[in-house]
Amino acid sequence: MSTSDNPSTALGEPGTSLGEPGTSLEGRGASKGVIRIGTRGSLLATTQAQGIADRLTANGHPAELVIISTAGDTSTAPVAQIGIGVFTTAIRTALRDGVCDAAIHSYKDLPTAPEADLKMAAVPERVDPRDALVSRDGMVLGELPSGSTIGTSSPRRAAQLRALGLGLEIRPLRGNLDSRLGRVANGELDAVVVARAGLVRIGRTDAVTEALDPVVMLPAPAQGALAVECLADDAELVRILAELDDPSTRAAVDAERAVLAALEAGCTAPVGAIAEVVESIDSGGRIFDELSLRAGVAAEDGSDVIRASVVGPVDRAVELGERLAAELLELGAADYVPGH
Ligand SMILES: NCc1[nH]cc(CCC(=O)O)c1CC(=O)O
Repeated sequence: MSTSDNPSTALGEPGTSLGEPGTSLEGRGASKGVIRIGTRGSLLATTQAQGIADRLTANGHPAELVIISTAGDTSTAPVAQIGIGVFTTAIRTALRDGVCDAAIHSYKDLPTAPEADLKMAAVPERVDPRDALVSRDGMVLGELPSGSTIGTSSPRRAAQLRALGLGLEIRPLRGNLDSRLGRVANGELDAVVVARAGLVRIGRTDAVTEALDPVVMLPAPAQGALAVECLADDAELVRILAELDDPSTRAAVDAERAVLAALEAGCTAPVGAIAEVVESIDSGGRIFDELSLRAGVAAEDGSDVIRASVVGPVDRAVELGERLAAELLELGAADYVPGH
């Protein structure tokens, strides 16, 4: 980042020292240089981060990417074994160490615990939150013969697939999106389930055999959404990044993650949730927005799925999520959430 390159002729003269109006934080682009955006280095991560950088640049705030390697990139162990924040902790550390100015995460990878020194400056409009089936012979889920192998290392996806009772064989699957698709293309697996949003972002929507309806497969809380963070005390950057915020997406994600937090479950728990802003109409014929939230918890062996839903005010997103989690717990959800 280049700092001010004002000629030094005025140095030492009264009233021209640093901190003079106009040389401080007025416009990071002008005074502090390019906004450095920390991101993982996968094709998916760099594509989505570049999209954010491009939008900031178009808004008059030049931005560039800084690639950060995370535990999830250096280890091939199942995510559930590496621990909490496998894809996000290293990026947050880079932010705190001043290696980057802002951080972009796939929102669903973020732990639910709040971080007081960090600000969720923007939640941009999200893409399709549904999971996608990618199958070898173009067969949709209901057509796959009993005994078909399906790759996923997500307990949430595995539990919901087992609950369908189709006799599908679940196989572990990790690695970047391309290598996951490759396992189907090379015949190793009959199908895989991945986030549709990831395929959309890397331009591989063509690979999707079926977008799984949430009635069949509840997506992970915050799936398909991005989290744009910076240091809470960087007021100027908070304001710049806020231009990218989509309030409807933020409300939906807040509600979904409130379910997860209230169940004291992490991103590897068999918990799904999806919220959307929907139009409603009151008795006087006035149209207004409401938040519709569905969530569920599945037994790992697929023997049971507990689901519930709620509709309420958009500005009560967290409360709605907490209420729905309480309902799920009343229905016995605690049995299926590890550590609960
Ligand atoms: N945990 C890995 C991860 N984090 C975000 C996405 C997909 C993109 C998104 O949901 O925003 C993926 C891959 C997947 O679930 O298939």
